[in-house]
Amino acid sequence: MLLQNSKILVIDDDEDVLIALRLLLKSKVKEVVTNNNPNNILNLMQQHAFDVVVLDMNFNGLVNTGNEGIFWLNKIKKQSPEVDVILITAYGDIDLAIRSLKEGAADFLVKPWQNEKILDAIRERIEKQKKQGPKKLHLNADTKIIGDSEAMQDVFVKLKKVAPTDANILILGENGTGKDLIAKAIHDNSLRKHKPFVKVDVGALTETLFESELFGYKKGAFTDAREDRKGRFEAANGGTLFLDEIGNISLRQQARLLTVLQNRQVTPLGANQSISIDIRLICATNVSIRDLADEGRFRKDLIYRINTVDMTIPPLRERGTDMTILAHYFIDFYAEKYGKGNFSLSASFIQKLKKHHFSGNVRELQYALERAIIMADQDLLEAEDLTFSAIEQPQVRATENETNLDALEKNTILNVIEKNNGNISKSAKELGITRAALYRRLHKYDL
Ligand SMILES: Nc1ncnc2c1ncn2[C@@H]1O[C@H](COP(=O)(O)OP(=O)(O)OP(=O)(O)O)[C@@H](O)[C@H]1O
Repeated sequence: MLLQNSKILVIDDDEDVLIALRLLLKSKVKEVVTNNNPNNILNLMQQHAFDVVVLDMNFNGLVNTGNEGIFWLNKIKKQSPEVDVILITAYGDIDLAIRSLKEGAADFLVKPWQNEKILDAIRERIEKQKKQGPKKLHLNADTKIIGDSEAMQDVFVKLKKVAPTDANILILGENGTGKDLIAKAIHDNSLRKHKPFVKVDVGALTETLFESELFGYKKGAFTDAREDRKGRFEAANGGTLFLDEIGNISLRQQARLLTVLQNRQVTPLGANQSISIDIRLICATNVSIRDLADEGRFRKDLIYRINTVDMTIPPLRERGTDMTILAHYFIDFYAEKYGKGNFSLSASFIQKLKKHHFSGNVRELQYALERAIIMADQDLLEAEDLTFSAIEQPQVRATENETNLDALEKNTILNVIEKNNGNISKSAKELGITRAALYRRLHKYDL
């Protein structure tokens, strides 16, 4: 990242300092926000995804020990460890400087500063961040897997360990948690990375398609077989075969798969010779390992074969601040894709994001933000810009305090909003109520 693409927050209780720094930085960086109250830091950080915070050490002139600066420094680093904090103080004190650096400050400047010095300090941090890359797993190729949470860091550690081995991997996790991304990342970081990565959604294949798709066929093997066709096992030879939705295949399909995996050979339909195959197998499913262990549903011997190592991808709700980081990532991504400017998030927008259940996990978040960017008329995203797809919502049943009529109304509203791509005005019109009445109902039903 370059200085002109960076976002900077300046916090100082001296309005003159804020004005001076705003004037200095305005033309040099992408966004500069100034504020005189440190209590606003954490909220502002959630709204803007700053790269650097320039923070005063002493507020209100009450205590000059620098403790307050260090207190806020710790809060910032706890919420967003990747953000660099540059501390400034009017009371140059080498002990304090050393202490703040030990506590995680990136740099330390003494007031009155020279403009060039503060610019150099910020530039240096931005360049360092660029070298370290964005907040994502550092992997080969262009796989971007965002995740700072402990739960995702555990996934990344495991991924780096297993990727270079040839072990068969079973990836578990709810819909939309990123299983596909992880499978691709394992391949991209394996010794097979220059060979094919072939994905098959086996859960969607009928009994007849299952065999022809996976094992291939010879011309004339069945009525529609007008020419020879390679199966996906053969196409993945030397590389990785990724079987998605493995938990949904029938017992018969499981038996066929097991034979191939045991013999490491496939016989295309209509062929009389088998072909040796050398693949690394990755499977994924949203069925829990407990349900998979039910022998009426899934063969134990097949589980053992596909599951040398299993990895569970946590749902979004267990990833703490990852949600905000992902939100900023998707907002920047779609703003660029749709040629829009920079967006900031209002407190109500963030609150609505945080309150939502996200049963569709990262995919649901991604689609909701893409919709918000497409529909937004202004740079500040407000709660009403955020609408959730009815597809991801569990069908609403009347709760204890709710009548069936309430549940019916709630479902109707969700369906109409979805149909109108989140457009509140159109939805209100279709429902035959005013915009304000629709907002009242959205609020009432916590939508
Ligand atoms: N950590 C992440 N960082 C960035 N993007 C992500 C992350 N996790 C998921 N995504 C994005 O969310 C979407 C859904 O991810 P993906 O298809 O990998 O999920 P999945 O678990 O395989 O879903 P399903 O269970 O429906 O097959 C994709 O567009 C993916 O790029």
